[in-house]
Amino acid sequence: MITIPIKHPIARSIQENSQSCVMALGFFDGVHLGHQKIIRTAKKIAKDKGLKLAVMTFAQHPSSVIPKGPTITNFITPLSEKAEVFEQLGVNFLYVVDFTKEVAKIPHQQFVDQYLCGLNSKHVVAGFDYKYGFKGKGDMNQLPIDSEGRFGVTTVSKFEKHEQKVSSTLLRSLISTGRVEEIPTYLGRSYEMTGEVKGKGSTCTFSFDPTYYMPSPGQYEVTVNNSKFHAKGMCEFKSIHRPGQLTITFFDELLFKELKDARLQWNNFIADFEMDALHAQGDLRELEMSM
Ligand SMILES: Cc1cc2nc3c(=O)[nH]c(=O)nc-3n(C[C@H](O)[C@H](O)[C@H](O)COP(=O)(O)O)c2cc1C
Ligand SMILES: Nc1ncnc2c1ncn2[C@@H]1O[C@H](COP(=O)(O)OP(=O)(O)OP(=O)(O)O)[C@@H](O)[C@H]1O
Repeated sequence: MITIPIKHPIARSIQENSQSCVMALGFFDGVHLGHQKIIRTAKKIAKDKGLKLAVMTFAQHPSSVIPKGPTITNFITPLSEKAEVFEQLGVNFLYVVDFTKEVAKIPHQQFVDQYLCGLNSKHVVAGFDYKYGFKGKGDMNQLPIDSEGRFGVTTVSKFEKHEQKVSSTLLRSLISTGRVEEIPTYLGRSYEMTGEVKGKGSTCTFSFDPTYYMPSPGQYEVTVNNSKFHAKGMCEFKSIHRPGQLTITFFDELLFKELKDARLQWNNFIADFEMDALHAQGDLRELEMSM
């Protein structure tokens, strides 16, 4: 897979070197089962038409530029992680647009002309709720109009589990409330972070990209593995913590000193000592009040 960063205004050289493709559109944080439906749909169309498969995403979440709702600055899959999953799904080109205030102001027709037709899109695939262009005025009803017959459009219907849309928002709410054991139902895999393990014996430090989306404070059962290693342990995540660092206590003594390209898998939430402590204080205070 080739990753092509794009800054607005899009360089003519990037447009001239682009290959005919099927383009899948979205931010794709997590590349969850709903996202995978988009990319698999686009991949099948690319195969049928003998075209390359491309994904267009953004370097920053649109919410960090568009002043509405919560600002998302931490991710289930930071860009490098997202790119790995795209590669596994058979994506040939990954366009990463720097989502600035200027990009947010691009009118929907201009976005189609410069970023879709400009990058040789012969077919565009997005989900039922995809929005594009200034004020999100472009949607999947507008896209065929804006295409002016220059590319085909496929709108993917909503992918649901337990009667709700599988979404990055849903995944964030599960992670932030410690319900990590429910993640595989919607993500198709456990919530994982890539990083490096250092230490000897049973207690080690796991260092990782601090932009990963963190779970609620508490004690978790985790698994750490890489191509040659696999071990289970406990990890206590505290609300006051050093960004990008966790302490893991493995169930067995380990002989290695350092493990690169390690993957930390969040398996189960065990206990929330901070909240338990809070509850305990609360119970104590109630007891004192009642005396
Ligand atoms: C080039 C471009 C410009 C955009 N500009 C805006 C915008 O000005 N306001 C907006 O709400 N969404 C805009 N969007 C759509 C956002 O990417 C996002 O889909 C939208 O904010 C809805 O977010 P949601 O998926 O959380 O509903 C733009 C998208 C693109 C590709
Ligand atoms: N459950 C789903 N079913 C079908 N399409 C989806 C689903 N979730 C996202 N998509 C599509 O995938 C692409 C990526 O969308 P986006 O990155 O906004 O995902 P999201 O899960 O909706 O994120 P968020 O919850 O943060 O809004 C878009 O084309 C969107 O329409």
